[in-house]
Order: sequence, then structure tokens, then C-alpha cells
Amino acid sequence: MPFTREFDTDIEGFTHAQRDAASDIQRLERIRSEFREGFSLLRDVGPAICVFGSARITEGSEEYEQGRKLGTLLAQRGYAVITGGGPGAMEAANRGAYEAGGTSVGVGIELPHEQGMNPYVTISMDCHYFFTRKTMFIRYSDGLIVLPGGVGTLDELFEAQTLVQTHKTSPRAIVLVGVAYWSGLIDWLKNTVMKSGKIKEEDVQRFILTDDLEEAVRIVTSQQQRI
Ligand SMILES: C/C(=C\CNc1ncnc2c1ncn2[C@@H]1O[C@H](COP(=O)(O)O)[C@@H](O)[C@H]1O)CO
Repeated sequence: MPFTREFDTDIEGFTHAQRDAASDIQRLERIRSEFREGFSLLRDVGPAICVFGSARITEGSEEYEQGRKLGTLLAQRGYAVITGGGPGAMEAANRGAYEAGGTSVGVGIELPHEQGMNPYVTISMDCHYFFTRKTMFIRYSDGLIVLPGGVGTLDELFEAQTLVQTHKTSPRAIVLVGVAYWSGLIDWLKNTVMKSGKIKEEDVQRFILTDDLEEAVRIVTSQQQRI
């Protein structure tokens, strides 16, 4: 059940501090309700792979078709596909899974003036908070496939990497599809960040680059370590 109550803490006679406290209590309630909804929706989904990627690619483009094929390959292997439920690469991966008769999950985000949930999901919820949504992606997936994307994709990629690197979540493969697209980032991580001692080699090696969709699926589905 979505949490719809508007915040209204402008209560006559309240000091600033009292207003802040009241709005924090409401915020906590909303966060709790969003986590509760996500946990109960996703806990029975079974083996799942999360696919991240650009919201801006369009049907018919090579990247869209890659996402769609990935969704199909994952569903054929018995994996649910979890995405952000939006357009572009999310829609493509959901669509591939949906067309193959698989479980297709969209964990959407409430954004003003944006298309809502894509029509290819079989299980869905909308989040108000990006952080609750990212918790769902990581908590309920066994591996991650990252298609070319922008800032949103990078945020999700590095959140996942940070959680694995700091042992806040179980280890899992992070496969980047698109060697030409991602090489610059990985080279920079190796040649600048790693060389100056700010990331360990084993943490850079967690990123696996490929153009081969079958290989991407084989890697993420052979390391099922979610606990
Ligand atoms: C900007 C556009 C649509 C925005 N709608 C989104 N809906 C759902 N999820 C989104 C949306 N935009 C970003 N995300 C999340 O970030 C990743 C993609 O971001 P990027 O900056 O495009 O790489 C994606 O995995 C989503 O989880 C287009 O009309």
C-alpha cells in the first residue's frame, strides 16, 4: 500500500525544532512503510539478477535490444529480472524477461514529469526514496549486470561496489556490458585510483567487462551467493 499522507507539520505554536522533530517522525514512518512494502513484495521472488542502465535509450537501438536479450536469457535460466521499472534499458530488460514468461520486477521511483512503470513488469512497487529502492536492488539480487548508462547507473553501480567492498552485503559478480563504453572508467580506476592506493586491485577486479551477453549471464548466474 503506497504511503500517501502529505507532510504537514506547520502546527501553530510549534518552534522550528518541534516542526523538524514532527517531520522527522513522519519521514521515519514513510521510510519504514516503504521498506516493509519492499521486503514483503520481494522476499519470495527467488533467484534474481538486477539490471541497471540508461533510462534514455529507445526501442530499436542496439543497446535496447541488448537489454531485451539479456532479460530473455536470464528468464530462460530461471532468474527473475529486477530493474528500476522505468524506460530505456530498464524497460528493455523487463520486456525480455516478460516475453520469455519470466518474473519481471520493477522497483520504480516517484519522479515528477517522468513515465511511470514500464508495461513489462509482473511485480512492481514505487519508491519515494532512492535509498530504499537501492536497498531492494541489492538485497534481493544475486548478481548485477550494468548496461551503458549515465549518472543514475553510475550511482547504482558504485553503491553496489561499495556495499560489497565493505562487506555490508554478500559478494557478487558485477558485470559491465559494453567494453568500449566502460573501458575508460575501468582504466581510470586502475591507472589513477588504484595506483594512488585508493582502491584495492581485488576491488577493481570485481568489475567484469564483456560484450558477450551469454557470458554476462553465465557469470552472474554462476556465483549465486546471496544470503
Ligand atoms: C530521464 C528519463 C527517465 C527518468 N525515469 C527513471 N525511471 C526510473 N528509474 C530511473 C529513471 N531515471 C534514472 N533512473 C535510475 O537510474 C538508472 C538510469 O539512470 P541514467 O542516468 O539514465 O543512467 C536506472 O538504472 C534507474 O534505476 C528519460 O526519459
